[in-house]
Amino acid sequence: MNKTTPPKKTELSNVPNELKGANLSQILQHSAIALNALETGMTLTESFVNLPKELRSAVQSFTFTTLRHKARLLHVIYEFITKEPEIEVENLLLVAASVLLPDSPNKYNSHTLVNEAVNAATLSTKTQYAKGLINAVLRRCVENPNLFIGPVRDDVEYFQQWWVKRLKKAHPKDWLNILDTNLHEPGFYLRVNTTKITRREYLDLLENQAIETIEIPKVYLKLAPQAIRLAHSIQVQQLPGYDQGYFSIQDLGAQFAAHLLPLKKDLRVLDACSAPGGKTTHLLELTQLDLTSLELDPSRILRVQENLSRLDLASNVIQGDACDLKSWWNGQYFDAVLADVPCSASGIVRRHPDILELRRDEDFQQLSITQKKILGNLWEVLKPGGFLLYVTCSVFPEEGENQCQWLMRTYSDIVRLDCLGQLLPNQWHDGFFYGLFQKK
Ligand SMILES: C[S@@+](CC[C@H](N)C(=O)[O-])C[C@H]1O[C@@H](n2cnc3c(N)ncnc32)[C@H](O)[C@@H]1O
Repeated sequence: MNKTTPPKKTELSNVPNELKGANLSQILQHSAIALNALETGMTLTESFVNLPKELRSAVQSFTFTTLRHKARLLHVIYEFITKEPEIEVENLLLVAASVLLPDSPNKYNSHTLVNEAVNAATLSTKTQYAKGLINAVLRRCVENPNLFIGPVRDDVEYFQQWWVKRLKKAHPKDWLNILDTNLHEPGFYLRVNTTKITRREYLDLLENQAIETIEIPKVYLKLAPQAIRLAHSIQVQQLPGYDQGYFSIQDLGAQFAAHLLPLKKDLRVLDACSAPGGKTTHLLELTQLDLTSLELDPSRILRVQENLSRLDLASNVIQGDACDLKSWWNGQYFDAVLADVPCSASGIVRRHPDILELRRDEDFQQLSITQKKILGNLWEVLKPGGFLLYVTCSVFPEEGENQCQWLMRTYSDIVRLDCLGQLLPNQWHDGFFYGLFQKK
């Protein structure tokens, strides 16, 4: 460390403004605590709610980076550990080591990092005893930067084995690409609300504020003509027209949905699994509809209502269970149904990197049963001639193609139409499945 640098002060050049003042040991400690909480089934989002506001974005950045690169980080730290430590110590080591990744967004001087990680260890009785280990392992990590670089193939044994096994089985050619894609931050996309402003006008607003965008390939823009990709993530309130409802945040692949369902003005449409309302609001931005937005989880219904209200759109939002028609259906048929069913979310792992920690291999059986129940029920509420779009953000055929084939086997009044099918996550969009059907 430079002699003029005061001891124990973090280097904050790459840290958001609101963080200046928060010290690295606190960030490391809270990040490790959030990772520990995953063991109890608590999501990162739930953990962040309890954090002091000034720590939130840093802890998010540290935990997301750590989980995206967890296999590599485990690989590195276990080069220097002979006996597996307690989970609290392992997590503190992982978040601290994540700073040493070549493309970590969190840049700190390595001397400061080691000191502050040791300080973080002293803040809890669960890690205090391992100060020496943390110091020694991180020093070895600093001395061996090459360990942080290498193909994802080298880390395969450090990923969750159920995940690797499933990916290999489902995508024998692409499974390594999927692992690799999930190491990177996803694209940051806006969807322009064209009831208020054109895409061109919104691009001009961004340009006036020197907010950089990335050109989207034509092939994708055709499928999602309201999409804009920003070069860097930014807080939504800092973008022009958030409160006026000029845009929503939505992945490029999710923006395909509303364009795939053939719709006309005033049709009676059901969005069967609607929260937080990304696709409900997109449908309404494109066509004036008599839309019902169904959602099982009462706490998530509020999100749908907030989004509708910010974007100046209207839908009949109801709480109910798509598995149980009696709980909400009044017997009136729908011209079109969007079934964006609950799934493993295996196509959006890089966007929510805690998914792999929380998901269990055993969950797939129950998800598959629920998806079939929802699909079967939704087929019942569709008018003859009506369309059903089946959507998941999964990369597994059990949740996509196999469910479509089950639907085809189960009903005779059904035609399968051309649709996108399985989309694997890539540098442009997350992983989705799209299947389209018409009732004879
Ligand atoms: C993949 S998300 C939907 C995302 C939404 N379509 C969007 O674009 O913003 C699935 C949603 O389905 C809801 N859900 C799960 N089971 C359901 C059920 N049986 N009936 C209705 N909604 C359900 C979940 O609470 C969750 O909000």
